[in-house]
Amino acid sequence: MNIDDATVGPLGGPRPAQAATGTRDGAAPGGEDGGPGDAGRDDGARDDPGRGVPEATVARLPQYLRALTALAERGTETVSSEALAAAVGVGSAKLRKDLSHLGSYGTRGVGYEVGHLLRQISAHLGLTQHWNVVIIGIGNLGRSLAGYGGFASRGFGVVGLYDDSPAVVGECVNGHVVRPLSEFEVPSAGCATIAVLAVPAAVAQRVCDLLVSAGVTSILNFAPVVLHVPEGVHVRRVDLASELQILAFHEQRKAAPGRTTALVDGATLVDGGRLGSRALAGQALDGQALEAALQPSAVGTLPRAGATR
Ligand SMILES: NC(=O)c1ccc[n+]([C@@H]2O[C@H](COP(=O)([O-])OP(=O)(O)OC[C@H]3O[C@@H](n4cnc5c(N)ncnc54)[C@H](O)[C@@H]3O)[C@@H](O)[C@H]2O)c1
Repeated sequence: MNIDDATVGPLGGPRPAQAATGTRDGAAPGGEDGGPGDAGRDDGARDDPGRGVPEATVARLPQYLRALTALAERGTETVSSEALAAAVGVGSAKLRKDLSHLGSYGTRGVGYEVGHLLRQISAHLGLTQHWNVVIIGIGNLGRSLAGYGGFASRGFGVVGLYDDSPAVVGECVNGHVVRPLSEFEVPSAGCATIAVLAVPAAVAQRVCDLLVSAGVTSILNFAPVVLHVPEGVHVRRVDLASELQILAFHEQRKAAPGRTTALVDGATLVDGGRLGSRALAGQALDGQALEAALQPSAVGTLPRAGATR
C-alpha cells in the first residue's frame, strides 16, 4: 500500500521523521527489480502523456522522495547516485535514468544536490499543491482511511465521504457527514480531486463509471477488481490480497523449494497455486482460462496439468 509513500508536504519540505514510515517492507519499488512496481496500476503501460515520464519511473519517485527526505533530515546536502539507489533498493543506472526523465543529471564526482532534487521530485509528483480527496464506501476500510492522518499531513485533504447505504448516509465520520453517492459532485473548491474507492468489488466498476462521468480523473481503487476507464483517467490499485499472495508464494518456496512442481498433479489447489502450477507445467493461460481460474466457484475444478480443455 502506498499511502505512506510521500514524505514531503505540500511545499516539498521534509516532514518530521515519524511521517517517513515504510510501505511494502523489503520490496524493491521497481517492477524490473522484482518489487511490486507497476503491479498496482490499472491503466496499462501508458506513459505520462503530459510529461513523457514513464509510469514505472513515476511509481519510483515516491521512494526517491522518501530516501531524500531522510537524507535532508540528517543534514546531508549531496548524495551519489549509488548511495541514493542503494537507499531505495534499485540499481544506480535505473535511478540515473529515472532522474534524467526529470531533467536531473547530477554532477560528476559530486552526485545530486539533495534539496534541489527533493523540490524537483515534489513538483513532478504534484506535491507543491493541495489535493481534494473523496472516499466512496464508508465501511471498515473507508472509515479507517477517513481517519488516516497521513493524508492531510501530505497535502491530501479529505473533503467528502459517500456511501449508498441508508445505515451509513448521514453519519458523521471524522468530522464529515456521509452523503449519498447519488449526490456526488466534484468539489468546486481547490484543484483536482482524487477519489478513493472502498466499495465491494461487485459495484466498483459501476461506482467508478459514475465518478468518471462526474469529472473525476484520478482514482485510488481498493476493490479487488480491474477497473476500465477512458483515456485520461488514472487508476491506481491497492491490492492487499495480491501482495499477501506474493509473500505466500515466496514463503512457500523458501519452505519447500520443490513443492510447486509437486502441486502440478494435485487435484485441489488454491488459486495462486493452481495458476502458478499450470504456468509451470507449460499450459498457456489464455484470457478465458485465467478468468475461469479466478472465479471462486472454479476452485478445485481446473483440469490436471496436461489435460486438454
Ligand atoms: N477492509 C480491509 O482491510 C480491506 C483491505 C483491502 C481491500 N479491501 C477492499 O475494500 C473494499 C471495501 O472493504 P470493506 O471491508 O470496507 O467493506 P465494507 O462492506 O465494510 O464497506 C463497503 C461500503 O461500501 C458501501 N457501498 C456498497 N455499494 C455501494 C455503492 N454502490 N455506492 C456507494 N457505496 C457503496 C457499503 O454500504 C459499505 O459501507 C472491498 O472491495 C474490499 O475487498 C478491504
